[in-house]
Amino acid sequence: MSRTFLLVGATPPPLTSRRAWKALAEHHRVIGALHLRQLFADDARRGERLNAEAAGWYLDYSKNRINDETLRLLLALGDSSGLRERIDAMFRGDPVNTTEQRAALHTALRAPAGTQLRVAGIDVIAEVQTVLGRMAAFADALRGGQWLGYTGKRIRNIVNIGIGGSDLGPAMAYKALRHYSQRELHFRFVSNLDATALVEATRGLDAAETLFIVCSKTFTTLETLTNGHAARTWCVAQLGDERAVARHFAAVSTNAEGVARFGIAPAQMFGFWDWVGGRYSVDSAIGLSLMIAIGPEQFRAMLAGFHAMDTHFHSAPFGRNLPVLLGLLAVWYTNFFNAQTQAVLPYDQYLQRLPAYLQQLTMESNGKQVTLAGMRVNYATSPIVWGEAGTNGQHSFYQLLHQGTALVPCDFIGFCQGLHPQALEGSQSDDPHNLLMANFFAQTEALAFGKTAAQVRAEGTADKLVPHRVLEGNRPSNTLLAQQLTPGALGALVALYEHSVFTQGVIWNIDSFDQWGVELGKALANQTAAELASVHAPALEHDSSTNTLMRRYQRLRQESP
Ligand SMILES: O=P(O)(O)OC[C@H]1O[C@H](O)[C@H](O)[C@@H](O)[C@@H]1O
Repeated sequence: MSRTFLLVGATPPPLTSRRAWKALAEHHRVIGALHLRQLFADDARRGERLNAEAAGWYLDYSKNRINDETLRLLLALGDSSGLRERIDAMFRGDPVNTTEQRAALHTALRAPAGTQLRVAGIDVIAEVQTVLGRMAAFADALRGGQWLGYTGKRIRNIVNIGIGGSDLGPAMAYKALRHYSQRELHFRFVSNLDATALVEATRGLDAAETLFIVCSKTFTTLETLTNGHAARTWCVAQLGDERAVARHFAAVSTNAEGVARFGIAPAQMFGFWDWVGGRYSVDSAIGLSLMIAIGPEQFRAMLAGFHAMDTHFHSAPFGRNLPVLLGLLAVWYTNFFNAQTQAVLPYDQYLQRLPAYLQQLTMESNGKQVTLAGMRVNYATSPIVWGEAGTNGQHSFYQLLHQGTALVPCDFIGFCQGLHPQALEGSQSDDPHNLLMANFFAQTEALAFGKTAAQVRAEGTADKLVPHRVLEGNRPSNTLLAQQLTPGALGALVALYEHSVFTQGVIWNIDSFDQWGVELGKALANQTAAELASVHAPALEHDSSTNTLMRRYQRLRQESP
């Protein structure tokens, strides 16, 4: 496939008319009728065969409703989509984001110093390393107590203000790596436009000890600018001097002018580039608060984990390529089993925000309805991603996973070593991690194999209760296992999902790097905000529902509750 072919976003033959697609549809009729019990019974070594390993992560994909033929056909589908060429194009810095004519070069953010990569004549890696160096100096100064607030006090509180990719990445990764963080520093994350978020995050804080990091790629985002200005006012009111802003605010953005207009000096601005998508930005300067928490060395260890997975994705044969396998399996369930959702179930409390993070990564990337060439797709695209840290989910929604009517493919994510061998210091109980992981393994087994009516009866269950206690099984899952939750393991895990999402987007022939769908709501909100702020009741020209709701709102907000 020629480069021009890719740049103009021309497409391979329509997805559903390709040989591999048709063969998969045909094959689904056979495999869809088989039970995982059967697939395991037919191949005693299935669990030993259907796995792959990279960058410290072991993927067991044997509990999926596939056989060797399924894999062969899915890989053929990948080939027929030009997957290899598209991966190369992304790593090379081609404008794979065709609707915005931009590269998607997040892989450059974690490439080792000295790597050669020029885009439009610019040494991209050198620029990345320069910013990393500035971030490290700033982080070290804060961690070491050399960076002082306006009144000479040490900074003890860091408040990250940002939304979407400028919040979810740092907030998720900070929580994930809290074990490695400097505990004398306190971190808070403010994203929501609701004033409650900032009010609660700053409650009880001494402005003299507080640093705000305003994160926004565009520096035009309503939520972030509103919260940023409110924080600025709060800070100046407490410290009594506009000049305090210089010691209490930093910014992360691609928009130097916007940052300057806000009143943050270039010395406290950390830049990145338009080729970093918001949802792919946690390893850019957007991760500044994370770097302050865990230190530059651990941050670099996280980048090394990202890079290890990048290298694997770029070079490993597709049949052993973790992101490709995960991506192809997502396509298999979405398009051939009509699964509409996918659950992500990390068995680690520190990964509690991972499902929310993956929602943006997956759904903002692949929630698209037209192909690169602008044609309406005639197949389903992104699954709805949801989930919760184990074992909490087991006591709420797992009932549906086991016995509901929807097929929900699940990703189970776990670690061989917990970070807390004792629940509390001095406690004599067994390693609590074993109990957690016993549940982890038990759930994937129960989902796959279930419990037959004969087994239920053999337990002495009354006949009329038997149907209620049967678990059909045949519910697919992936198991992702690493030794321990380290910065490197987190980086590799995030990169795994980034590239799985890209793989899916390539198969669906959509632009995984734009997000036009969020624009209309923003534009309407601006118009509506002007109407709500108007003292005279303006003539409302929305639909009759919106008009009525707004009038009711206007009336009730003036009456005392
Ligand atoms: O970083 P910002 O420019 O403030 O953007 C924050 C977020 O808002 C937008 O609406 C996009 O949907 C997100 O992809 C982005 O991460």
